[in-house]
Amino acid sequence: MLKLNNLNKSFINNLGMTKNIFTDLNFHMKKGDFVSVIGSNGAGKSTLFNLIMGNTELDQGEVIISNKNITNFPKHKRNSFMSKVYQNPSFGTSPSMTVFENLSMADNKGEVFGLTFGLNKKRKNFYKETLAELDLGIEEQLDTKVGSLSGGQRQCLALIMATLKKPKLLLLDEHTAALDPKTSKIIMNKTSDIVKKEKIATIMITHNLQDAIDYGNRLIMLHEGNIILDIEEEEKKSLSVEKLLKIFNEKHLKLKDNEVFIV
Ligand SMILES: Nc1ncnc2c1ncn2[C@@H]1O[C@H](COP(=O)(O)OP(=O)(O)OP(=O)(O)O)[C@@H](O)[C@H]1O
Repeated sequence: MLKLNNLNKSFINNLGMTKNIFTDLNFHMKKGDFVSVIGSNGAGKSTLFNLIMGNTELDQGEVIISNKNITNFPKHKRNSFMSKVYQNPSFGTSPSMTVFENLSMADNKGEVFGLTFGLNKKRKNFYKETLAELDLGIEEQLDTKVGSLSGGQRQCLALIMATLKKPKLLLLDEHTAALDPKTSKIIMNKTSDIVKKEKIATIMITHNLQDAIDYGNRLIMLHEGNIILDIEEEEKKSLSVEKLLKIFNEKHLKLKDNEVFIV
């Protein structure tokens, strides 16, 4: 479904020196795969998302989605078949618009619409039912401006909006990191339900090792631009946080004394 072939990317740092982030990185995933990505700070996780989304230009390599080579597609063209949910609940929704307007906008993604931006009255009941499942009371606030919702409510809305049009690829960038544990769990469970039901290929960056183990069918660990661990299905289910940290250390990585693996 997604194939990243021989990705190469380097940046010039502020001292004018070249820093290689990825050297011939290969990564393939199937439709419906839900992959958790963990790794220390600076491992290249955000850069990976930026390369997939077209925010950052590749030096070399190919990005293939559903057998289509999108390597040279501009960002706006990629947006029609991939969505991202950000760590910051302020991204991904429009605060000055109501919940209903935001959902209608997401429903109209990729379509031409007029001045009323196609307020989707027929879908109002569907929106209400979908929001009610979250049990956060957003279904009663369809006419409320999104800017006055809580961070958790906004993030739930961002997730629903990102998946409303069933993207081919869903990118979750620490999307529960800014939330309290209860709301985080609600969003993680909802994420898992949507991904399973709609069979959306999903990559989730997280620093929460327990979430990385509990959710999804595959887990990869990125370190200094390399995939140093790739665990699936049954093997993944048998993991624990302790085991994961042990595996990380057993890889004999050249960690400096003061470098800590961020959980
Ligand atoms: N635009 C850029 N210009 C120069 N260097 C960059 C740029 N973007 C990223 N980098 C460098 O690339 C490396 C990987 O960064 P990246 O943000 O992808 O790591 P990360 O795994 O997402 O880290 P974190 O967990 O801290 O978010 C870092 O050394 C970073 O400084």
